[in-house]
Amino acid sequence: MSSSNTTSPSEAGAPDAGEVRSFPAPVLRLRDIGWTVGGATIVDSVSFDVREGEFLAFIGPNGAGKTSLFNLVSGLSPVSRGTIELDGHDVTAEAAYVRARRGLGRTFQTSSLWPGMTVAEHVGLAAQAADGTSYRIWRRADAYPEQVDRVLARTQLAHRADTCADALSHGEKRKLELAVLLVGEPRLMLLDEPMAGVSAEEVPALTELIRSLHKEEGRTVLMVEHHMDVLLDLADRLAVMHHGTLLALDTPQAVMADPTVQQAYLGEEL
Ligand SMILES: Nc1ncnc2c1ncn2[C@@H]1O[C@H](COP(=O)(O)OP(=O)(O)OP(=O)(O)O)[C@@H](O)[C@H]1O
Repeated sequence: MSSSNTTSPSEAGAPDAGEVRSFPAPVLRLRDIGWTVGGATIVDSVSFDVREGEFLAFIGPNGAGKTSLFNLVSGLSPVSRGTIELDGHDVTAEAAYVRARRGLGRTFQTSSLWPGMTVAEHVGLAAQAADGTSYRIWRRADAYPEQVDRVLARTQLAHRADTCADALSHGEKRKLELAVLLVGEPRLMLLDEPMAGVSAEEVPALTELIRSLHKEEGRTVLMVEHHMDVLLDLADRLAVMHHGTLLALDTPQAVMADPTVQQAYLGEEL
């Protein structure tokens, strides 16, 4: 990933006074992003940069526009205005699959698994799709055993390789969605509520997996999540969405102390 450009310290964060630091170019840059559908503005004038290796978490009340923003960034919905850059390339008009080839991967809030397909078959199919040979009918989805083994070991699902998705626990289903995502080796991962539906006992293991994908493998992560304890544990910065706008974007501690943010939740526990 290119890191030849630099972002000024005042833009990028809060280094100590007088400290000379260079920052990598933003992996992702949003400028004045908006999405209007059926006359309703769902996402309104959102701008921010994400640096390589950063973990940026999104919170906000239901319907605030978090998933819609992820749809715009990943290319599932076209923006109504504004620009999106990935690694310095303007991808605003690019389709989702082109952004995926540039290293952007995402998971969805609701399960995207096939109930009757095994864990290994899911990953094999993802490997086939990532290989770009899915149109070759002689190249079978079980033709990627090493890739499947590697990804299943990485997501602690090797012992469930032959289990159908509908027999998995919620936590295992979320891990399988991450496994499918990891086949494409995304450098920028958009995770939409990866803890949704997961039992309290399974949250710590899933949290550790996401932490290692970020910390050990250096992937940049954007994550929507309602589990505040998980976010405070993982996030470098916290973004608050409210009525489609970016209400706050700062360190988790600063955001939690922000009276405007407190008011937006109107007494809801953050
Ligand atoms: N395709 C669409 N057409 C019209 N309205 C939409 C569409 N997609 C989303 N919306 C509306 O946009 C608003 C924001 O939805 P979105 O799913 O982005 O919110 P969210 O912050 O992710 O909420 P949650 O935390 O509940 O998942 C909601 O009022 C939703 O009904």
